[in-house]
Amino acid sequence: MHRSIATVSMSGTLRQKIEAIAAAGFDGIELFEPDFVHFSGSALALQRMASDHGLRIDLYQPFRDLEGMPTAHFRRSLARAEHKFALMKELGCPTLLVCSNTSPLSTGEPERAAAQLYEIAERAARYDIRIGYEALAWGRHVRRYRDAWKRVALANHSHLGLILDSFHTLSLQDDPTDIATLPGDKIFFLQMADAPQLQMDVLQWARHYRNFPGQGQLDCEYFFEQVLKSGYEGPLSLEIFNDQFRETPNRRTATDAMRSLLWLESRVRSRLETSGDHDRLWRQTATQAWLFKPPAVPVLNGVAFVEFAVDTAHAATLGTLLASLGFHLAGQHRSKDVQLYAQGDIRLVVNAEPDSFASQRFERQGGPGMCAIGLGTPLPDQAAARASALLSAAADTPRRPDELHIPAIVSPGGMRIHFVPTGAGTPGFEAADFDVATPSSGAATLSRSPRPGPLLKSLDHIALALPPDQLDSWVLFSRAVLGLEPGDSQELADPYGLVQSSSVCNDTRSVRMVMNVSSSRRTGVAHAVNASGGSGGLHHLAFACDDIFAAVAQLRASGTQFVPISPNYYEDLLARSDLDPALVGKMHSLGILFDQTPLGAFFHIYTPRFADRFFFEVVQRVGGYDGYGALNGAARLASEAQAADAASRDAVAR
Ligand SMILES: O=C(O)c1ccc(O)c(O)c1
Ligand SMILES: [Mg+2]
Repeated sequence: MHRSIATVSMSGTLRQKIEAIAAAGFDGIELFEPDFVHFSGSALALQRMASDHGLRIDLYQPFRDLEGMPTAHFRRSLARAEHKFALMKELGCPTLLVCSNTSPLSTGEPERAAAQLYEIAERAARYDIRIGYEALAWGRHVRRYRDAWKRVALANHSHLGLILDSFHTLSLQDDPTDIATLPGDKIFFLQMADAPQLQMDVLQWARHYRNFPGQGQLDCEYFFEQVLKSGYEGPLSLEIFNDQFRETPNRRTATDAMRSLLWLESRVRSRLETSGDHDRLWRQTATQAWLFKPPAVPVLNGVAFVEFAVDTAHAATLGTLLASLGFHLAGQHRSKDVQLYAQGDIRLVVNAEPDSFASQRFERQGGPGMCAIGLGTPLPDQAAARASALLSAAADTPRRPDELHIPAIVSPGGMRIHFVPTGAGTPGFEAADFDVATPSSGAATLSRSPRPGPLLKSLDHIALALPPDQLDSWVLFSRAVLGLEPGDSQELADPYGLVQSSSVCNDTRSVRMVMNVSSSRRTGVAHAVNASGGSGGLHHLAFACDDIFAAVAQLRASGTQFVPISPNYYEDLLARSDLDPALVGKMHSLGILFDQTPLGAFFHIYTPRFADRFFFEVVQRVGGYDGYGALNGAARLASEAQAADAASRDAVAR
């Protein structure tokens, strides 16, 4: 596949954009006209700069308000076009994008538009340049690809074809199915963009909120599949107008861009393979050879461990907190200052080893935080190979011969993800790396009292606090590299601003992640991001249990603190639900929060923040509840804010 990206999709000067695009392995660019108009060099210099970086200038765009115009206006546009054609020859650019007219002066008769498109194609042909006509979703008369195609077909000129842009079709909820019936060689260029589903003016939506395929909610796969079925063999390009991307360092954007295309190709490739269409396309166009095929999506069977980066002091205080939550010290690393805490299936690694990756993260974050996640999978090397194919850097560390081989990769923001071997006959990572203690051996003395069984059974979810410009990166990374799928997404109110909470999980729900972002600088999420040195980090860890009432009663009895919840919350809960008042009374006395959906119910409770950073949550899922109680986050945030406020008033009064 020839992979391309519009220069409008990235931040930086044109030279910086080209460098970043080339470094990510693209074959070409769409030159966005303002980028050239403001470029300090000549067309020839730009052509050389692009080719020195191994990039072709595939498209010059956009050319506006051409078709359906009164004759005098059209003549002026032709003169403007002649100028652009000469320029494009110097740029070595073969195709001009003409977008559908938005001018109130334009008229809608297809014949007039076709005649004018024919005429510009005739002029372009003298330069051996092709005209691609694109329907803008907010065009005055032409908004859909069928209407654009009608005019292209009527004009019937060898140098006139269609440009398709997934955003314009999918934003209007138009059906892409008929694209498959178009002649593929009359589609001159393909632009792909995804976007979150928003209820807003389509022009604003298009100019500010597009994102890369896999980051939004449009069905880009189906769209691309239809284009390939037409027999299209041209470039696969990204054209993303996004306010966030305009400020994000462009190397990161370019890597995300390439990851998005590779993932899109692989998804559509397997769709074509399963639908049986691939044989026909293979014979016609060898499309299969172009569509990227990474190693298979990893089967994930849970979070094998979460690793904290701490110093010696925090290793002790975190250990005490974990012990108060029912964890026992289950092992000491054979060669490093690293402890393993366990409860049920949960394994928490507390790493205070100097001169290690953990200590670097600790320094960078200026305090304790999460530095790694271990994901269990039967085929760790294959998972790591997929990650590498999809542009994640490997992070393998030197190990002693007796340490287990656990491949690791770098996630957005720098945290590591390890792929931990699981399955019959594979040693657990702890047996290989740790001198393992059992709860009944001496190491269990940390646990305050012997308990019949674990209070907390498994890790329910990992919640991250991310800077706003990392959410899209994380969503794409989770989907493409880890094979997770987007789930529940919510907006919740912090007393100091809004927080947007998105989630991803695997099909068995053994791996769940929540990603919180806030554009306010004063929310708890923003605080966590700042505390992590701006790169994002752990927001909280949630542990699942089978009986939250029993667990919380026991934990409270042994002195564990939880965030207090207002009595008004429980009165409101009684008023808005048909829950048994006795149950609500129990929740009230223990401080347990509640959420429900038609699928099931959710009980949960939060601890205060540890070292002013992350916190823990205890949850119980009932039935098929698949969310995260996000709206109750507001109860926690209000409670924390009021406690802080009260503390500062006390301090003043004293
Ligand atoms: O927003 C625009 O004007 C615009 C221009 C060119 C495109 O290809 C497009 O999709 C949108
Ligand atoms: Mg477009």
